[in-house]
Amino acid sequence: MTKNSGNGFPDSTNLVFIGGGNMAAALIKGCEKKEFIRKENVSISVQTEKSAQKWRNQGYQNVFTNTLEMLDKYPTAIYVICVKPQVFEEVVSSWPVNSRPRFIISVMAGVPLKTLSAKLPFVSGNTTIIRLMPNVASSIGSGASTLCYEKNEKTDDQASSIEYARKFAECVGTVEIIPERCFNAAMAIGGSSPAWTFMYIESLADGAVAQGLGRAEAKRLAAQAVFGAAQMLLNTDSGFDIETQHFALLKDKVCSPGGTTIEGVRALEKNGFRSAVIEAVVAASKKADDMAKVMEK
Ligand SMILES: NC(=O)C1=CN([C@@H]2O[C@H](COP(=O)(O)OP(=O)(O)OC[C@H]3O[C@@H](n4cnc5c(N)ncnc54)[C@H](OP(=O)(O)O)[C@@H]3O)[C@@H](O)[C@H]2O)C=CC1
Ligand SMILES: O=C(O)[C@@H]1CCC=N1
Repeated sequence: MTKNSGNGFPDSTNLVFIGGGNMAAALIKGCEKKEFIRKENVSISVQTEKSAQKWRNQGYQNVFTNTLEMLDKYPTAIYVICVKPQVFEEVVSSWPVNSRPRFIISVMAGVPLKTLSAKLPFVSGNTTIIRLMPNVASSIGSGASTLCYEKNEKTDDQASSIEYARKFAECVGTVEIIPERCFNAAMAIGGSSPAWTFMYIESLADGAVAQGLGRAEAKRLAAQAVFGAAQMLLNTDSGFDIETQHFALLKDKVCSPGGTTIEGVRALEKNGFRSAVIEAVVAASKKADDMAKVMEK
């Protein structure tokens, strides 16, 4: 049995993507770039012929606009659910009862493991279901993903499925394996926060543009400043240890006594900056909790 690129599964293992939008594209392209998977073992179902054609133009031949037809063809593949949560019910209705996927990865926000098991009664039981929350930066290999699963004593090879999913996620960035009870909070900072960070960077640029700096220079400077700050937190060359040290250590290095930055800190605090960010994280996490409740019905 030949095995490819250390993913622990035979070369011929088929990876079936239900939904072929942004997240599926990020995952497929990242995994292919790392030679974790090969084009010929990838199948994708989409809704529109336009999307199907887009995939075919990129050399993917196993592209379907009928999910049932695809799952019928690959009943024992690894399934990756990449549709919007609102479409999941529709997808379930086109899931053949004889499918026995090797395991299932779902990237849908707000759809808990117990809902996935309940809605897919014929595949659960001894099929491992994994939730993976990638983010938009996965498209350039800089994603921050979270993964959770439920221990299933009935499944002999669960460890190899989890290991596969971890390596799969690592093709597009980092991955944290966490308990599901923290998954929505992690989704807020891993999955959603890039949108807020783009808003923050845009606001930085706006502030400088308001004072006459050119838009292009302002955008580049703002993005690089945020990138550099994040690198300092993650790269030990900065002398900072993210495991043990407080972020304020670095913040304080920038704030000269009587200087400019501390005036900005004062303005941010006066306008509820930290509170606004904390509320955004809690709101996104709560929305996922609410979505989960609706899905249960
Ligand atoms: N966007 C993000 O940053 C993140 C998203 N997620 C999660 O990823 C999932 C997908 O999001 P994203 O990739 O952004 O969404 P997209 O809208 O980009 O992609 C959704 C895909 O689903 C396809 N689709 C719709 N209905 C069906 C159907 N009935 N059968 C098969 N395919 C169908 C669409 O087809 P067509 O192309 O033809 O319209 C499209 O390819 C969501 O559940 C979201 O919660 C997770 C983390 C981050
Ligand atoms: O907004 C959403 O629901 C998805 C999940 C995380 C990022 N985008």
